[in-house]
Amino acid sequence: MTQASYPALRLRRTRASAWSRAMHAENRLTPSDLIWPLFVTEGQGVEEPIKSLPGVSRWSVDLMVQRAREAQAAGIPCLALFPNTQPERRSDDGAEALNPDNLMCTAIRAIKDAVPGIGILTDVALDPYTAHGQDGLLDEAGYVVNDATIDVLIGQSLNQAAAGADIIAPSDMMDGRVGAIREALEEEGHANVQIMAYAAKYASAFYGPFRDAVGSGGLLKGNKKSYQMDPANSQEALREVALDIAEGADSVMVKPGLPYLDIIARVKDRFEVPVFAYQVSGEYAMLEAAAAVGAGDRDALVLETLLAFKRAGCSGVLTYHALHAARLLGA
Ligand SMILES: NCC(=O)CCC(=O)O
Ligand SMILES: [Mg+2]
Repeated sequence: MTQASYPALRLRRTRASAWSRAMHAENRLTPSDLIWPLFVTEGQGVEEPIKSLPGVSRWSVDLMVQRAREAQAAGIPCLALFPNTQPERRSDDGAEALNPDNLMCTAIRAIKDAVPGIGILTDVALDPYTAHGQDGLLDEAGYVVNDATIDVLIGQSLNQAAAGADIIAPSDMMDGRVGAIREALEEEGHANVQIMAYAAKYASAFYGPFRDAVGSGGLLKGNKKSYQMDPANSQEALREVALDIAEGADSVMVKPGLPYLDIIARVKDRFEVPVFAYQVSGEYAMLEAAAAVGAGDRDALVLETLLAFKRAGCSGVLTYHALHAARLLGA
């Protein structure tokens, strides 16, 4: 097909009015694209602001239920929960992850009870529960051991599913954990519990505020490069995604978000599965810092970055801006 050329073809023609721009928009962001990560803490009526994440707080379970109601009213389909486990409940083996009355399970039950129509995604990894802040069990040399960690992750997943989790989201990056968790969920009667695999999770410098939020930042020695991916790699991300799909993941995640849009686009191009992005804490903090010094309009920055994920091929985005963005979109 030969294209007309200027002046018959003027691409500015369809951009000339708001109605026409709306009609020609190729991608759209809606509240149903947003998953809201929330941090749960112990106590009653407790709100703890997180310094490195301005505008984000940890909430006790009773207040978390109110957040769930607000999310539902704004059209957000799903919450992602993370616990701030008290230091005295942390241990080298992360056993608190298996406690049916831990903070996560208590929050899941309370939200499911009060707001049954909202989805709950739960993080599976041991870093919020270990005394050393790593995502798995360590050997004497301090290496995160793969297979023994998976045994604990299976228990953690079943614990969360029994409490009412709808989507199990393993973020640990152990090899083979998706298949092992899927098999255990089937055996224990949780056939409809989904798995969203953190399939391509990079060893990123953008996770700092999250570690403050779950209380593992000060504990973590070293780094997570022996299990999370090298930011230099993209071919390897496709292999990670292929494996997680083969093992039974219902959807896959790329994390962080904005610096890895190329990975999202490649994954979506290659595989016929829903792809989600995690716009992580450091990205949130970066946007807030820019807005705070007047380097950009906050609302516009938020909506533009979230729309970029849709353009790259995402079904949805985990973002700390979820409630704000959903309200902007609904307004
Ligand atoms: N497993 C969840 C995360 O590591 C979140 C990271 C972030 O928001 O920085
Ligand atoms: Mg993997």
